[in-house]
Amino acid sequence: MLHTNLSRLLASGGPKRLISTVNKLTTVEVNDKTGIAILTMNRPPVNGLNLELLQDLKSSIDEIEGNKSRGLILTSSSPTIFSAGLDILEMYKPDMDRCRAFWSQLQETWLALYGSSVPTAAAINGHSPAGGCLLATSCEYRVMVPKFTIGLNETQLGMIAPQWFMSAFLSVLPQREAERALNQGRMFTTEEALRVGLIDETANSKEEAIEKCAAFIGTFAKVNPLARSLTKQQFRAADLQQLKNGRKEDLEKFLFTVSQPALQKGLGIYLEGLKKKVKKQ
Ligand SMILES: CCCCC/C=C\C/C=C\CC/C=C/CC(=O)SCCNC(=O)CCNC(=O)[C@H](O)C(C)(C)COP(=O)(O)OP(=O)(O)OC[C@H]1O[C@@H](n2cnc3c(N)ncnc32)[C@H](O)[C@@H]1OP(=O)(O)O
Repeated sequence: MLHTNLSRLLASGGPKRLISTVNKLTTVEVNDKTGIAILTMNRPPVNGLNLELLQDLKSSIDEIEGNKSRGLILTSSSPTIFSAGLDILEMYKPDMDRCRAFWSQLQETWLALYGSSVPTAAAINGHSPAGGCLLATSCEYRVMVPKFTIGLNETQLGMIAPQWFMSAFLSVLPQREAERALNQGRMFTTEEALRVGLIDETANSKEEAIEKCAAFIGTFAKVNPLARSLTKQQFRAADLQQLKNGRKEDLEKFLFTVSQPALQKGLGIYLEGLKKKVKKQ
């Protein structure tokens, strides 16, 4: 049971080597024995995906691709939030040049994660709405800790998830389930997500989630790495190509959407609601 041993070693806190200290908002730790890299998002308070976090994620993914890691586990340093999705402040009253760079970087980072040649898994140790769910569904396996929520809630914000958000969601859920959830902007509890297949397993802690992700990655230990990665890429090629072909158009649609006064009004109200919630507690 090679993969069980791998996951035990990783979870035991065994020999770990911090190989990246360059990025401010992400860290990469590669376990020397297992060769599995843990990529941690660290942008308090909620890992809102702003331009800089997206840049750091992309550079960490590149680093993991380049250092011949056996797999990538994506997780968060927050005890309650995996990622709150896109940083709404990047879209609310935006500077249009920065907004352009932000969306282009989101596209770039998604292409790198969804198209990654190494096995990928998400240890979802907190809430994971919208862009957070996009990251999780772009991985090949998901393990989630109880009492959190995950889903694509864009319609609740008066927004439309782009086609490639849907592609990642559809790589996990059947069309009927995915369509209903997106139309509703539904957030699933951990238990509901397991029931519909949005996540693969639950775990009682972040450590256990990482252990289960490592066990998943360990299932490839005896599979030819090139055959595995080319097979994965064939499955994902059409989704990746669709965005690559339509990147410019997708960017223009996004910029048009965020410049609509009705959308700006809605985002303002949504942000206000988030802040009021803080004051009530
Ligand atoms: C056919 C044509 C098709 C065209 C398509 C083309 C383009 C499409 C256009 C647009 C697509 C846009 C896609 C968007 C995807 C997204 O990801 S949008 C973001 C969605 N995220 C959310 O809705 C999450 C909101 N947050 C929460 O629900 C909660 O914060 C939480 C994550 C559950 C955590 O709760 P908790 O109680 O722990 O924390 P607080 O709520 O107190 O938050 C702390 C602090 O953080 C701020 N904050 C939270 N989330 C965000 C965020 N996403 N962005 C920015 N800021 C956020 C919150 O306001 C608090 O701030 P403070 O009061 O200043 O401390």
